Amino acid sequence: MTAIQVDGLTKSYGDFAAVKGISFDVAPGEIFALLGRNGAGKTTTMEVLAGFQAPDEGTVRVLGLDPARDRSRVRARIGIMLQEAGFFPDLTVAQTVDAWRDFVAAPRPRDETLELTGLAAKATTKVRQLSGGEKRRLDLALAVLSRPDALFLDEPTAGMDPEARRNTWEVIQRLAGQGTTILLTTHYLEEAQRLASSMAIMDQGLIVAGGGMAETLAAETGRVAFELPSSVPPEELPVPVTTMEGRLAVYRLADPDLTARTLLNWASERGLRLRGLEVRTATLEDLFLDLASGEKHEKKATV
Ligand SMILES: Nc1ncnc2c1ncn2[C@@H]1O[C@H](COP(=O)(O)OP(=O)(O)OP(=O)(O)O)[C@@H](O)[C@H]1O
Repeated sequence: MTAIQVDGLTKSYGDFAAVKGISFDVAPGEIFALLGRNGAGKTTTMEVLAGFQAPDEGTVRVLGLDPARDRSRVRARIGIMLQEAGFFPDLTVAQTVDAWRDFVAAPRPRDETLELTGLAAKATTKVRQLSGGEKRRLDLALAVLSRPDALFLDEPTAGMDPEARRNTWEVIQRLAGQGTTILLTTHYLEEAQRLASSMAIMDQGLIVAGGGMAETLAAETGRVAFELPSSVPPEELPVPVTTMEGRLAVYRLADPDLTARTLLNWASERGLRLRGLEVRTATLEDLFLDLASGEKHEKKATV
C-alpha cells in the first residue's frame, strides 16, 4: 500500500508547464523530501496533492483517494503547512490554536499541540510578536491539530535558528514514528538528508534524481580534500588528484576511505602533514552541485 502516489502528473499555468509528467510513491509512515531550486515545481506538486489544484494530466492518490474529487475526505485526513500562513496578528498563540480547533473534527488538545511543537512557553504571546521561526512552528501546530495521516510541509524550518530547526526535526521524526506519512520540501539539504528516507530532486518541472536517500548517496562519489604542502607538486601525489582548488587538493571518488589511507601512508613516509584533511562519503549537497554543473543531468520524470 502506498500513502501517496503520483503518476505522470502534469500541471501548467497558461502556456507555462510547471510540472511535466512526474511520478513517485511514498510509503505509509515515510518521510519523503521534494527538492529543487526555486521554481522547480515543488509547491505546485504539493498543492495538487493537497487538493488545491487539479492535475492537467496524470493521476495522484493520497491515502487511496483522489484529492481533486474526494477533496473533503482527503482534507479531513491530511495536515498542510504551506509557505504563507495567514494568522490574526492580535490573537495569542493559544487563542489561534483554539480558533483552529473549532474547525477540526477530533482535534488534539491545545496544550498537547503547543508542547509537541515547542510553543508552550509562547502560549500567551500575540502572533504579531512571534519571530519568523516561531510563526513557522505555529503553522506546524495548526497542521498537526487534526492528527493527520499525511502531512505536507512546505519549507517547514525556513527562518528557524539551528536549535529550533533541530527541535522541529524531532517533531517531524516523532510524527513519522507514529505512522504519519510526511512529504516535505526544503532548501536545507542537510535537513532533507537527515530526515527523509526517500527523495526526488526536481528541476524545471522534471525529476532529475531520486529514490532511496541512502541508495542514491551510496552511488555518488565521496570526497577527500587537504591542503597540499607547498613543497609538493600535485604530480607527485600517489593518487592522481581530481581538481586543485588553489592549494587544496580535492578528490571525488567512490572509495574516499581507501584513498585517504593511501595518502596518509604516503604523507607519513615523507614526514608530511595533510592539513585540513577532510574525508567523507557523498552528501546531498554533492549530488546537487553535480546536477547543477550538468553532470548526470539526464532528465527523467520518474523516480
Ligand atoms: N499561479 C501561478 N501562475 C503562474 N505561474 C505560476 C503560478 N504558480 C507557480 N507558477 C510558476 O510555476 C513554476 C513552479 O513554481 P513552484 O512554486 O511550484 O516552484 P517551487 O519549486 O515550489 O519553488 P520555490 O522553491 O521557490 O518555492 C515557477 O516558475 C512559478 O513562477
